[in-house]
Amino acid sequence: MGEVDPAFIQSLEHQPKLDITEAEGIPLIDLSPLNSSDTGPEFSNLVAEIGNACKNWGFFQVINHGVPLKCREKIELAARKFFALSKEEKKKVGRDEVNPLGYYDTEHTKNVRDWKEVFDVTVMNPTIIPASHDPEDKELKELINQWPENLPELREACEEYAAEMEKLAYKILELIALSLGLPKTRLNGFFKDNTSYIRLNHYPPCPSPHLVLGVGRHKDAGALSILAQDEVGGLEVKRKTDGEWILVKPTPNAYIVNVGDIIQVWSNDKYESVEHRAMVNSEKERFSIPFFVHPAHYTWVGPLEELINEQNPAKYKAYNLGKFITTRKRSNYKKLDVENIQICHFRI
Ligand SMILES: O=C(O)CCC(=O)C(=O)O
Ligand SMILES: [Fe+2]
Repeated sequence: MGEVDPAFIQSLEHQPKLDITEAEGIPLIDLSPLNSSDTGPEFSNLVAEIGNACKNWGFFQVINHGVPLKCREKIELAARKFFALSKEEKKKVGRDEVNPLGYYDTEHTKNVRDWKEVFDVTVMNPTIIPASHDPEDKELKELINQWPENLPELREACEEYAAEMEKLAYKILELIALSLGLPKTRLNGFFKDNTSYIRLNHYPPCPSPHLVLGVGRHKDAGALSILAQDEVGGLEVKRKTDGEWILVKPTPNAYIVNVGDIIQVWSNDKYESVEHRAMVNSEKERFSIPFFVHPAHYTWVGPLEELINEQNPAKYKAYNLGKFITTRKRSNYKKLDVENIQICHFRI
């Protein structure tokens, strides 16, 4: 990626400001109370902190999360090695219309091309999803991960990382359930046949960082996202109070967690999925690794029964997750003229 192709250029109102002003950041939450009893005051404070962060920001960072640093370093190193391979090698594990997993560098967010290349790996192998976006078509298909022949450590690193991310995801889902006044394990069952995946993101340096974005503004479609960003930084979160873009400063060995669209719907809008984007810069390449926590494809996503009543009626009709995701994925291969499917299309 040298010259900036017009396909990457953001419209004026969405171009990033590179002179960032210091601002209050997203909450930093210490998860160490999880190692002691869940009846003490420290534990209830933690639940309250999680609830406030979800309500006020939709984003927070966690420390003392229990994920071994070695495991993170291993996948970060493997990701660097993978993206350093030749385009030809990477394209051997490239995704296509049949298999959406693996490598690609042509993602469009909101119809503008992202300045990045990615590698997607699902946790379950195979992962089951609908064969098409057509609601009448009941056929399913199996997604199989693709692995580069000459980099065996990538597979090992991803599989170990996925296992650690799943453990962390359950801890956070349990805290979120408690913060909504639900039983601790209320959400766990949705993830038995999960469609969760790891994405390795590589943002090469860009000659015109003020015109493009590594990832354009978007909300994550899953339940939760758990992100490891490197020391370069570039993630920006849209602050709920005033709509300003706030840079999330890298904190060593912390994970950035955000509520996705599914938790917004489950919570009937109590916790909103917040827009975010990633900037690039002219000198340094940047790597990030999101883990997208997604329920089983057959899940009907609607407001949780316990959270709705006459005073607070359901704000969404339930939608089928598999069909939602396959409809959305369609637009990632090419620039479509239609607006991407969104949870607001299911609003009552
Ligand atoms: O790289 C980042 O900081 C954000 C990535 C992201 O938001 C995504 O891949 O959905
Ligand atoms: Fe995202």
